[in-house]
Amino acid sequence: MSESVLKLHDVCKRYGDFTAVDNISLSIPKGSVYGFLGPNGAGKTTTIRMILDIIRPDTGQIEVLGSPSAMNVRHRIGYLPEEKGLYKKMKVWAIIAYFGTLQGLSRKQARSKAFELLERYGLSDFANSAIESLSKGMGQKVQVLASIVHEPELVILDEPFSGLDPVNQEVLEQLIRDLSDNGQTVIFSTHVMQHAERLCERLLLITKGRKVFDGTVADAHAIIPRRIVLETCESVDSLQGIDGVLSINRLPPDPTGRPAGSCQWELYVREQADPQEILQHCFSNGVTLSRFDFTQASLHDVFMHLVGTEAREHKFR
Ligand SMILES: Nc1ncnc2c1ncn2[C@@H]1O[C@H](COP(=O)(O)OP(=O)(O)OP(=O)(O)O)[C@@H](O)[C@H]1O
Repeated sequence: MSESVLKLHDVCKRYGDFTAVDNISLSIPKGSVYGFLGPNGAGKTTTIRMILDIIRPDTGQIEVLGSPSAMNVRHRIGYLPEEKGLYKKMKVWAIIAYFGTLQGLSRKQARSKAFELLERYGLSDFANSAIESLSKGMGQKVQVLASIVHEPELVILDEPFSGLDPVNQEVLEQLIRDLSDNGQTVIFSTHVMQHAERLCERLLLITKGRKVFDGTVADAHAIIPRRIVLETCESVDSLQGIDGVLSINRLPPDPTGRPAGSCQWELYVREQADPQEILQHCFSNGVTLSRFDFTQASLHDVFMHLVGTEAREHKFR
């Protein structure tokens, strides 16, 4: 079992009668890229603020880098808050360096690290520009750099992709990969499943303050039934008997280029089922196929499935 950089145990946060974070436990392995996912108001930012000891949980324990308070280990943590904004009059390089000195770097180290980061992430032409002359997205990139200038072991980025154009989203994805390659642990919150799907080893999915999933991306994909579409002129009755086949439905006719007499069928198979077994069964039983498509559920499908279930649970409680 790998070392854990962050542990939450039964953490709750209430505002009056409203429970913003409801009994969340999790453990984040060192060196991982970990995504906090959830719809608006799910409790992501509240959880992050409790991790950083900006606000206190009502109940439960949090351990960050072995300490009961992030304040004790703040020089080992980098944080990009949800509300972005930097001192407008300062120069780009100077603000990154300033954050570096706040985190314990010498002025010389901070300056050289600031220029190095600006160069690596495509901002060196703006090093001497004032923050107020930058676009919103560029300012955000600068703020990300300011949060990692001191090479923290744990980097926590709250909605780092919001407001960035696709090119800069890619730059930020690369930056997160670079941090991970360097052995740093990264936690980021997002609504955009694709970033999580591409970057994260593990995910936390919360909705209405409650954890509905915590595991690897592969575990997430395995949560919902897999869909197979096949096309054949033969009967598919024998497929009903295969272990793991949940349902078989005939798809409506589609007039484009289908061989005479053939039909398309949609199969849902159990989460862990191997589509190759269905294919093998067809070969062995003389079911000639003119199409066999297996689609892996996207993280978005999983998200909708889990959040939908959670919404129903809440409704019937
Ligand atoms: N200081 C506060 N007082 C009262 N309610 C609060 C406070 N802070 C947060 N909340 C509520 O707690 C819930 C969780 O908010 P939070 O900001 O953690 O969600 P989030 O998952 O980060 O959402 P988003 O993706 O929209 O930023 C929301 O319903 C929010 O209105």
